[in-house]
Amino acid sequence: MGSLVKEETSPSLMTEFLEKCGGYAVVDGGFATELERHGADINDPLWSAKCLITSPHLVTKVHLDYLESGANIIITASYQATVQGFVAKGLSVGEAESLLRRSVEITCEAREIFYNRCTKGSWDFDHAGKDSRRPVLVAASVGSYGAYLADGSEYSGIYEDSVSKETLKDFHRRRVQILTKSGADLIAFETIPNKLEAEAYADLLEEKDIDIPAWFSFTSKDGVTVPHGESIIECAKVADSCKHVVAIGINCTSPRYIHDLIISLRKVTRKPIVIYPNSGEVYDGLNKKWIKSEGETEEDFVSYVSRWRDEGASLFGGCCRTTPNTIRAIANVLSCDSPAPSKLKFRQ
Ligand SMILES: C[S+](C)CC[C@H](N)C(=O)O
Ligand SMILES: N[C@@H](CCS)C(=O)O
Ligand SMILES: [Zn+2]
Repeated sequence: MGSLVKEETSPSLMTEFLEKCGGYAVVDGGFATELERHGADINDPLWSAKCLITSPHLVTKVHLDYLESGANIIITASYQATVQGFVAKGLSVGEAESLLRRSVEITCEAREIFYNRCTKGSWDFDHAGKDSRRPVLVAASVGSYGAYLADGSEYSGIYEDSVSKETLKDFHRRRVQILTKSGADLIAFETIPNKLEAEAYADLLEEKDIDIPAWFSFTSKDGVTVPHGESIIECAKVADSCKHVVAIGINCTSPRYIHDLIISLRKVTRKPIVIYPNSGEVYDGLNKKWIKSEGETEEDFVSYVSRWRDEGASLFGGCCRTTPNTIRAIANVLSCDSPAPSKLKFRQ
């Protein structure tokens, strides 16, 4: 373990949560693509956030489907929900801010519905009480500035060359302030394609009116760097140095790169590692379509999970084009094959 690895003084929200879950946790799967599979038209600059306006019932349904499949962490539909994006659609700033809050409320409501379904009439629940319920966290999604650009820029990160860190902080600040006070358990900064945006998020998390744990999850197209070109190691160091960051990981990346990325992350952090790859297909950002590649099948994807766990990851789910079936299969792998506590790779 390198000298950059810091000792944490107290257990974080995530290490405590992982302990409650038995050492690992299941994250949900692709959200936008699941809305699409159920018939939503998300060919829109707001992408999945469009459904917060047009079909909130479908947002609830997808959350419930992932909970029924075994998810311990459900991620809100706010990936591409920004004040700027909603205002561009003709909404007022107040309406835009309400929709951001609503994205979290819907997710918390889904958790309550799920708990009520599980416990209704259950003798066990009456005797064991709330502690016997499956632990579930609500993570408020924040997509990158590239997501707002709505052209697949989160897979290039190239805008780093034309925007400053201060511009990125100004862009994200209001949304993060709102999500901080929304009732979410943490923020999931997702699909981060460059180091500058990670630095902007880390700075925001130090601001006095932003007080919430977060995970930073990067994307990669080669298993070594983020799309803009910085090494995953450099990016992970930014996340590791931020005391509010409770997990570091990789999402919306082909499963074939995950092994090498976990090895790199483990060189610079002992924080929990979160892994939620996509199906291995490639996104055409101009036409908003997924192109079939020689990607992994769902079965191959799931067969990697216990190896990734042995390499040091502890939270597993799926990103774009994965489904509740993927998540059910991951939950099954982990429940059949749980690690001895001594093998847990994160600092308690
Ligand atoms: C993670 S990508 C598939 C999200 C969608 C993209 N920002 C777009 O609007 O096309
Ligand atoms: N949480 C988002 C990530 C997109 S890359 C989703 O699943 O739609
Ligand atoms: Zn994705």
